[in-house]
Amino acid sequence: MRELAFEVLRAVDERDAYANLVLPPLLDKARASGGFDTRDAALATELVYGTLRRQGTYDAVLAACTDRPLREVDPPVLDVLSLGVHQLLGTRIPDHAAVSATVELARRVLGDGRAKFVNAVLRRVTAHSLDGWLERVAPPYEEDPEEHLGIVHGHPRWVVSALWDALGSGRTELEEMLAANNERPEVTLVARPGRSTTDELLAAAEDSRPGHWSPYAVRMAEGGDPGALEAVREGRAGVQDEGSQLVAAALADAPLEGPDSRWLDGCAGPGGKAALLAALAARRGAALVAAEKRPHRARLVVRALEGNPGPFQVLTADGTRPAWRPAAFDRVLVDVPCTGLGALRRRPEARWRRRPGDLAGFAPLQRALLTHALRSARPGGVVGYATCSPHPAETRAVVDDVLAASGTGATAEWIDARPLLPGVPELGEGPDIQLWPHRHGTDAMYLALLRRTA
Ligand SMILES: C[S@@+](CC[C@H](N)C(=O)[O-])C[C@H]1O[C@@H](n2cnc3c(N)ncnc32)[C@H](O)[C@@H]1O
Repeated sequence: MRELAFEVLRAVDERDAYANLVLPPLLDKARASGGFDTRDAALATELVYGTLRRQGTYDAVLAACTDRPLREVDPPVLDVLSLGVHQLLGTRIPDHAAVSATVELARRVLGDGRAKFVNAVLRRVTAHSLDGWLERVAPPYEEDPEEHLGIVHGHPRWVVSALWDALGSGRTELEEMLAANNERPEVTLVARPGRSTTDELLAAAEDSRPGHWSPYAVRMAEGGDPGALEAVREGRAGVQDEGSQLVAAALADAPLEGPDSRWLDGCAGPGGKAALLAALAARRGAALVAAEKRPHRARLVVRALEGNPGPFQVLTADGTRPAWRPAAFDRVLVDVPCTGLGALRRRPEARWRRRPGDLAGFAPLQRALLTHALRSARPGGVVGYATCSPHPAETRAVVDDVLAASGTGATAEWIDARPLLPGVPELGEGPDIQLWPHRHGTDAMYLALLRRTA
């Protein structure tokens, strides 16, 4: 299973693969070839995710245990070393077992010479616990708070800084949030209304529990396999974070006068929110148009909407050059491309791949998509602007700019989104809402609701 974890780390490193996409098929293959049980799968997953999340911390430890700069260590050797450090400092695997299993892995995948190097370095790592190393490799908080927290919680310094800006809190809550980014999220199911019920999912998924906030959510027990559930296989239910469910439900429930029969999801791929919106639209006799620019993601939307009981259409279309008439829709969602800083717990390598410039990089597209969303709604219609980033540059600043801009061809006013997430506490001062992993157990989804006025 360590070899499998190594294979995933190499794919992430060499071809910028996503661990959450590469790992599952490898686990399936290992299960199919036998001798690989649920515990092995859980350990392999933990090794991959834990190693990737804490890459910066482990690099700092390794830099202190090698006599050459880390950039001169071959990447495959560094991957084996990081796997070893994670076992030593981030799991309960006894030191001798962690070292010998990692050296054995090194022998198989790197050869005897480099295995000796791995052995020597890992023995140095065993000199201290994680806390002992952090005291040695992280600067004191008082000297450099962001660098300190970055190394202690395994986040790049600029990400600590960006999340701190977004949260606007003191040290304690910031640390709770950074720690939440390092926890594996529970697998949450959505019972698509009219197609499945939470009761059906609760009965089918052993030890599952109702969601915290969304009326459509069921939380699976640790190790539960969504693919084993008939409702999921048939597309009547799906896997979806509660934050995403709340965003779709709030848009669907926003007060609206006049017709309510044409809904648009303008950034639909891969189709999670579109599937929930389409099911909610069907119950109300409305039709959903789901648009997505990238053809392969549009195909995923087609799959996600298959079997939806009401009318829908999937378009491969650029939301900034709409393929539909202006003012054609009563409700519009744009869940825009963003840095994903609010979903770091889901994509363990993402925090190390993003660059500070990305925050500003998405801004023109985000503004254009929101502008066109407003033009696509009829006067009186509702527009939801969502991101899975909590950073003000991608959230409130975009909405404020678009509302203030002249020449957009559409004016709009805020709708208070908070009452549309009933029972959910600590959503912010409104009228928009911000969810947080450490407060709500969801991704850090942002939602602004607007009504087109003219
Ligand atoms: C954050 S994701 C949407 C997630 C989706 N709402 C869900 O819940 O599954 C943003 C999507 O917008 C798409 N996109 C990017 N630029 C676009 C554009 N100009 N027009 C339409 N879609 C675009 C991306 O390909 C991506 O699939």
